[in-house]
Amino acid sequence: MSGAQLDEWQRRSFDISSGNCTPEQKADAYRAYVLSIQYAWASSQLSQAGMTSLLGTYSERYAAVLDSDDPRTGLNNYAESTLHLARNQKNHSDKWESSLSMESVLQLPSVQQMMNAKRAAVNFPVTPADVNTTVHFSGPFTEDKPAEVPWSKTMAPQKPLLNVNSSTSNLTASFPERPGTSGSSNVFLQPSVRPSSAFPKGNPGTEGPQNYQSSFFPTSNPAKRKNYYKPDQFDNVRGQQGGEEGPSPRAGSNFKTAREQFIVDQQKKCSQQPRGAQASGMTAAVKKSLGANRPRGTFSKFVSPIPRQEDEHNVASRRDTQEPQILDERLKNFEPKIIELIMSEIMDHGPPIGWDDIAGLEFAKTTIKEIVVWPMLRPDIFTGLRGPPKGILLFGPPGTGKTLIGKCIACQSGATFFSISASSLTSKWVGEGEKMVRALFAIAGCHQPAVIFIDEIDSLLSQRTDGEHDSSRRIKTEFLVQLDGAATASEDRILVVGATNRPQEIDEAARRRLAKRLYIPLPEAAARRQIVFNLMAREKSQLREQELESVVTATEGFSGADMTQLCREAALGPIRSIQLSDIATITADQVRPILFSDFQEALKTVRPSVSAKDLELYEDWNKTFGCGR
Ligand SMILES: Nc1ncnc2c1ncn2[C@@H]1O[C@H](COP(=O)(O)OP(=O)(O)OP(=O)(O)O)[C@@H](O)[C@H]1O
Ligand SMILES: [Mg+2]
Repeated sequence: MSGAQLDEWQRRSFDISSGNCTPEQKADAYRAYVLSIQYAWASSQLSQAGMTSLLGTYSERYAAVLDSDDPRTGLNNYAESTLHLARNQKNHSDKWESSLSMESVLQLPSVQQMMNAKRAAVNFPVTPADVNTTVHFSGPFTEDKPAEVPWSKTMAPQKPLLNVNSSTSNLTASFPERPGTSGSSNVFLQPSVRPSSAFPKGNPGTEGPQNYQSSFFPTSNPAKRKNYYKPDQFDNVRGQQGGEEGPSPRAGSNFKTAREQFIVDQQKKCSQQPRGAQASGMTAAVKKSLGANRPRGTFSKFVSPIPRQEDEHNVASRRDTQEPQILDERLKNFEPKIIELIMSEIMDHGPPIGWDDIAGLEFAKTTIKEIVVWPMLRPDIFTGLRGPPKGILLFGPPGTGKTLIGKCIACQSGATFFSISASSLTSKWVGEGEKMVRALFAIAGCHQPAVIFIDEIDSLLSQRTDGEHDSSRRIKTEFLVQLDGAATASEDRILVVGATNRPQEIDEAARRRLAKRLYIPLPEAAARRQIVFNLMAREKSQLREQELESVVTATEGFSGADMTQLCREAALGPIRSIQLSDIATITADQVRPILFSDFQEALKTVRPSVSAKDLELYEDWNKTFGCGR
């Protein structure tokens, strides 16, 4: 080898071994090696044996780079070549020729029939776009002046040259130029040639043949298409669109775009409505769709996806008239759907609960009876200063009976009871949450006396912070306004009862409005005894007085819910003592009663859920803000 060749060889070796070159560079280098080796052998610079050995080595390396599918080291030539094969695939179907030619189409009896009919017709005044479905061609249209291409040219029984357009995958039929015709006549031909029954009827006018042609060529140019619409068609539709120029369904065409269909539907709807409602008919339809099927395009009006206020009022008032059950004037501004939601989902219909079902909590029970039950019974006495507060807050550790008290009020007060969780008042729709709150108080006002029980009220009325979401702040504000009675009359008998186990999180403004704040503490010994006694009375049990006392002593610091859990656990004792083989056959009478030993076992697994530290927090808050003695 000459010095120059060696230099070159060295340079490439260095490049490849440097590890910096891309797979393409590597492949290039190896290919160059292979060529150099062949060249060197051909010019007798290399022996046959040397050439064979070198060629073997570098051909292998070259192939390795080409075929490796790791993008860092190879070119994945396998995939490339597969794709290449796929692109140039040839198979038997290549020999297949479509029988769908212009000749065969023209021979179709239905086409013949139509052509004869058209020939017979005189003065055929159909504009080009009006007849575009006779033989349905679709897809991009490449004809510049469709109306000017003579029928004889396009319909002439000549064999079209079919090209596959790679970008659109449409078949392009090119017709050879005929003497005396001008312009190119390339059309995109969709194979679905269908003799249409919707061939434009009647209207004798211009020479048939020329207009036949136009029926095959709907233009894709919207500016051109506009000119094809008859000016007097669909004037009313345009009128409804506020002068906006909309597309018109073409006469004789079965095909309608989605938008055209929408306009026609609207027309039908409006014609069914009384005249006055026509204007709102359109807006209501747009509103209902929330923009999903609004007219699109540069010139179409913007339609907000958020329902507009006046639209809602229109809909609401219209529905109000349709739905006779909403009779109260105060509810006329609310959407029936919201009213329905509050009426059906929020009104509570639970199992009956009496005051005796709530163990202990004597002070809270007496206070609630004073505030809720008596004023409901004797509204004439509880007036003026004796008037009941508008809000009560039941606070205390979890599982102490706050929700239970709410349910008891529902059953015992005789008032309409709305049990609502804060989450149902908060809505993902902007403005819906406030509306829900307003509607709730309005409906409660219509069903007086009413109690609105809001469990976990802290999530609704927690401290207002700078970082909080705007909508939750507005819901809170609306709630405070309603609670304050600013939006309700002073003689309204609506009581809001809130329950929370996180009283410290409640906003101070809300705290003031929930004037009666009642601490619902952990049950005392007597209350715990009563809970166990009440629950055991419903079961088969053998618990002596002394044993019951032991259970009560052992459950210091348990909440009512913990006590219930303990009893449930103990009640499983007799079942656990049954042999597994007997469980399928044993009768209910044969199950042994619940014993003290079951409680002892249960006490090993059931622990108090409220810590002493948490308890301190409640006690402190009660001392600061509570209304207990
Ligand atoms: N004083 C009680 N008398 C009888 N049962 C009670 C008492 N307190 C709690 N319970 C039992 O505990 C269960 C849970 O009580 P409840 O749901 O009222 O607790 P809560 O105070 O609302 O708790 P949270 O703050 O976690 O919501 C009740 O279904 C009831 O079985
Ligand atoms: Mg609760």
